[in-house]
Amino acid sequence: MKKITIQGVAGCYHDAAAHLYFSEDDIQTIECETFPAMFETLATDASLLGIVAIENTIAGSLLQNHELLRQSNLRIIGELKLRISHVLAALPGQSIDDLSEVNSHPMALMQCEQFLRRHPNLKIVERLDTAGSAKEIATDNLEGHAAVCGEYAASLYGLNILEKGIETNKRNFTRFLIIADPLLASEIGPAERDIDKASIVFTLPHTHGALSKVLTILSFYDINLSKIQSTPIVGREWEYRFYVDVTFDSLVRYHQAIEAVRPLIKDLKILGEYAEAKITHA
Ligand SMILES: O=C(O)C(=O)C[C@]1(C(=O)O)C=C[C@@H](O)C=C1
Repeated sequence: MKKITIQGVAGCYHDAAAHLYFSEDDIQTIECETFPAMFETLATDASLLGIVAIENTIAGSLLQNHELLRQSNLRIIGELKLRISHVLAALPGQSIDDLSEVNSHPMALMQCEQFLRRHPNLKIVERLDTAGSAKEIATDNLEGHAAVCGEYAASLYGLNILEKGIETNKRNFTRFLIIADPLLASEIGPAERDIDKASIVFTLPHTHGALSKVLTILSFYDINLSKIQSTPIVGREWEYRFYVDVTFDSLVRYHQAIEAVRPLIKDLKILGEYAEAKITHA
């Protein structure tokens, strides 16, 4: 039985992602209230796996999770891309005109910004997760509240769906990373022949063209840059860390590229080498 830490309660998108990624396995989810709590839980037990949202196609990157991952000792062993479709759900018998407040995870609220702007009477109040908001409304019988959550969460907690597909754009996808302690990662992580993607993080000296030189070397080795995200380095104003995802056909060329850029970069950390998700789950 695999134990997977998730952020959120049953019916949240992390729960769905865990069951999809490990669809062939017998799994038990360990629910954590926040992302930092999830990383703390993972640090206490090396036999646990984790699944963590890293970016969304509407709301952008979860910057906090980039930093939590870098500061942890964990490795990425895989990824999952999931279509996210939100509903507005409330207690049975309530209509949209009865509502005064909407609750959800901040990322979910951001993904529904246009819908929420069309309903200015709804006070936006952030909660820990989407399904948790639905659960709270049901358990505490919160009239006047609606949750932004998945259709499954609404039915799980007995809420009525007032509107479906309220995300700003139908092309709403979240990418999740599957993370594990290094020892466990080496046991159950991808076989070398399946590795075609890596996530790395580094800093650069403040010199002319420093980033451009790194990118040129990656391109010379036929390494495709699939994502670049910078985050501020706390305490060193206007200096940044670069989180880079790369994809490649040859693991040997990737290793050569890493060795070639090493002298040009500082504080290099390889967050994980894994198989790119080839499909996006609906
Ligand atoms: O609240 C949830 O249901 C979550 O799983 C969190 C989360 C996120 O962290 O981005 C997961 C996927 C969606 O992008 C919306 C919310």
